[in-house]
Amino acid sequence: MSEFTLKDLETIVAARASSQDASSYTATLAAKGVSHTAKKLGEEAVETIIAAVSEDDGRLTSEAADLLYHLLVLLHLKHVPLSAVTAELARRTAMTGLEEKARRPSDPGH
Ligand SMILES: N=c1c2ncn([C@@H]3O[C@H](COP(=O)(O)OP(=O)(O)OP(=O)(O)O)[C@@H](O)[C@H]3O)c2ncn1[C@@H]1O[C@H](COP(=O)(O)O)[C@@H](O)[C@H]1O
Repeated sequence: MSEFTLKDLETIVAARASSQDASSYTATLAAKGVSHTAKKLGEEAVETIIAAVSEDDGRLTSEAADLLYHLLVLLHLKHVPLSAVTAELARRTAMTGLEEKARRPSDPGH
């Protein structure tokens, strides 16, 4: 099975946000709008911080997943594609000259 990516989740979020499916959390969240979703993102950020500081790695993993999911919903509502965010990260990395190093297999000699 190929690796699940944030891009895959972005595609699913876009489809579910505009669905009329009452069972879809994404549709319910999206219908509440940008302000509500931004507030939820803030709550998930705080829960992630608490998990990092005082809970175990499993809790941190779960809260980090909640955080990324809510960020994708917010980006969707603001019409900012994930590719714009990764392009910005790539631009910053290019300025450091570290992009090639990250892509090369690690050199056991170093
Ligand atoms: N990755 C997620 C995901 N992460 C977190 N959540 C939901 O985010 C909510 C956060 O929990 P909280 O306790 O903070 O909030 P809550 O009390 O449940 O909800 P509120 O009433 O406070 O908004 C939970 O209900 C989680 O189920 C998610 N809901 C959906 N997805 C994915 O989104 C896709 C579409 O899902 P549906 O829209 O549900 O079909 C699927 O791939 C899902 O796996």
